[in-house]
Amino acid sequence: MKIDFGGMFFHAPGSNIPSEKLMKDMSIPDTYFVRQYPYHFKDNLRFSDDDAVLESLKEYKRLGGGTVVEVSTVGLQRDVERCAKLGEKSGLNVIMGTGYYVNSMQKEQTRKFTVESMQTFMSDELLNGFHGFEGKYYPGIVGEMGVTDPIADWEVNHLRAAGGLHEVEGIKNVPITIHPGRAPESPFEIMRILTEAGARPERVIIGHMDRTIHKYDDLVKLADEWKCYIQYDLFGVETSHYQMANCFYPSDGERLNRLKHLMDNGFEDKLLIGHDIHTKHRLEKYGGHGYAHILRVVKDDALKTVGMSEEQWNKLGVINPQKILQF
Ligand SMILES: CCC(=O)NCCS(=O)(=O)O
Repeated sequence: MKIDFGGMFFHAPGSNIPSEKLMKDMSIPDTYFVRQYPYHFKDNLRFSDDDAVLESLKEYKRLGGGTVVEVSTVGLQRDVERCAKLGEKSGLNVIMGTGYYVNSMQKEQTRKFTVESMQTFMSDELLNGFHGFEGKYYPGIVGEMGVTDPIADWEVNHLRAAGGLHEVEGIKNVPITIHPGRAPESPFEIMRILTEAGARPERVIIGHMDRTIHKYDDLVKLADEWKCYIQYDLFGVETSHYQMANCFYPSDGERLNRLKHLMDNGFEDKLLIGHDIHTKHRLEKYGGHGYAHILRVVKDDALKTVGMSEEQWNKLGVINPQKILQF
């Protein structure tokens, strides 16, 4: 598999990525570098191989999967019709989101949107259907709302717009899912901004917890202080090196340890898990874990190694998603 060495996509703080010349000179297969530095290769970020996606979705369905939540928002080239077609072909429910991704991925025009205009855009899509698909396809979640560190002024505004949706008739309980900044303080800052704007904290999901809060006491503090959902959604990414910040990705085993710690502290009803599949290298065709990895591998470890009960596992995979996704 030859990878386009077309240069950096994301600014990767602190990654000591070898030079492209050095990579080309090495006889090491591309897959090694893609696994360690997935955001360094534009081809890996062109999530356009629908055959590979469909193959993976069908495997997820075969192993018992029922629903996929697809949270590409404005700034992430969301494609409503493509997702609808993949849902039809795979036999899976697909829930898509309305909202806005991180500041750095937005057009200059979008960065000029006001709180009011962004709230109107999202409430209009939720109540009337996706723009361009009115009456046909409707969002089932707000987000992922993208936030960076330090938080951009425009991101504060889009969070305020999202929080205000919980005061709009008909969507007062819509779930709001967050892509937080990578600092441990980010989820706490986001919850303050959202709730000050009217959000119901128990209807908020803090995603990507895998790479955000690593101290067990801080995990419990977030869950206890804010009663939000905590989501480990990077299962299957098993590299310690994390290209986007100076911290380690936890292994799947450590993700389970953190989930079990939160369960042992009384938060088993507020936990969610997933795969966040947004690069080619996460798909089986390209050597990745795919959409079925949690069902295929992680479930056994959760029950046999970490000691979750079947009831606790069922909450992670069925009950908790059902509760947060119904509104
Ligand atoms: C594009 C999807 C996304 O933002 N995923 C999160 C990646 S990371 O911030 O957890 O590295």
